[in-house]
Amino acid sequence: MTKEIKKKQIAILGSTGSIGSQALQVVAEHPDLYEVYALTANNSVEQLIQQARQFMPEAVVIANENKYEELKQALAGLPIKVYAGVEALCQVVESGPIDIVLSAMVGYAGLKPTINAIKARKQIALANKETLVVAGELINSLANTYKAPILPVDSEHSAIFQCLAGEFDNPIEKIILTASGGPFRTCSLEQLSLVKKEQALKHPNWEMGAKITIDSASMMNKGFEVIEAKCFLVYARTR
Ligand SMILES: NC(=O)C1=CN([C@@H]2O[C@H](COP(=O)(O)OP(=O)(O)OC[C@H]3O[C@@H](n4cnc5c(N)ncnc54)[C@H](OP(=O)(O)O)[C@@H]3O)[C@@H](O)[C@H]2O)C=CC1
Ligand SMILES: CC(=O)[C@@H](O)[C@H](O)COP(=O)(O)O
Repeated sequence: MTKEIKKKQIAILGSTGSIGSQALQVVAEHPDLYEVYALTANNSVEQLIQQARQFMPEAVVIANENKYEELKQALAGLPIKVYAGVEALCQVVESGPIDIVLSAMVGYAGLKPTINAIKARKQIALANKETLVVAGELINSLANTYKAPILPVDSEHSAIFQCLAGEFDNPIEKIILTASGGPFRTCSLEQLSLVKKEQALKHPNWEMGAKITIDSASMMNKGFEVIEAKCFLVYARTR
């Protein structure tokens, strides 16, 4: 007799971005494990429409209210609820059936919906590192209060967490975060003073959104990641 596994209902904040669209590829490859409950974007309405038609979520949210009519009309006749605006985006994560919220918006805008998802006791897959950079202590405290598990998505932190699984009684001597160095790793100070945005947007290894790519070129990303790693470790220790 085969036992049926309940599919995880997933909400993807920032589904039109680099992380969001890769997550949808994973869902497409594992339709037996995951179902898309909600998708959100800021401006990329055409991509959101295409994603909604493919994955048939319960709800879609476009943060830019000027794009609402276009989204609504394109999805008319489909059993998909259509919302617009920042408030709707923050509220959709609270919906009862959602199991996992993938926080993959870029920047500070990701903080509020992530907090709402924690308070709604959802499992959080956290890509939006800015959430921990600006409010790490608050997030850790809320995650403990509401017993919402947080899983790192950022590659280095995810790798560290996987290494630490089952090893939390072992004292950690040190954690080394590797850095690619970005496209300017071998540049002299003089060369650095002449670099252009287009060069900064060409990461040597990864295809990522524009902000993290620029942050990587300036090494700012690694600074964020050190803060992120500290927050995740404090969080892990208190659980
Ligand atoms: N890309 C990667 O490989 C990695 C990314 N991260 C982190 O994950 C997060 C996402 O990165 P990435 O996928 O590269 O970013 P992208 O720029 O590719 O995607 C950002 C997503 O967020 C949406 N968005 C942007 N601003 C807003 C807003 N104000 N309100 C609502 N939605 C918004 C965008 O919508 P729209 O398309 O409409 O603009 C898009 O769906 C970042 O915090 C980044 O640091 C961490 C590790 C690796
Ligand atoms: C893919 C990922 O997780 C990024 O955070 C990446 O690691 C950026 O790396 P660098 O900042 O070292 O270029």
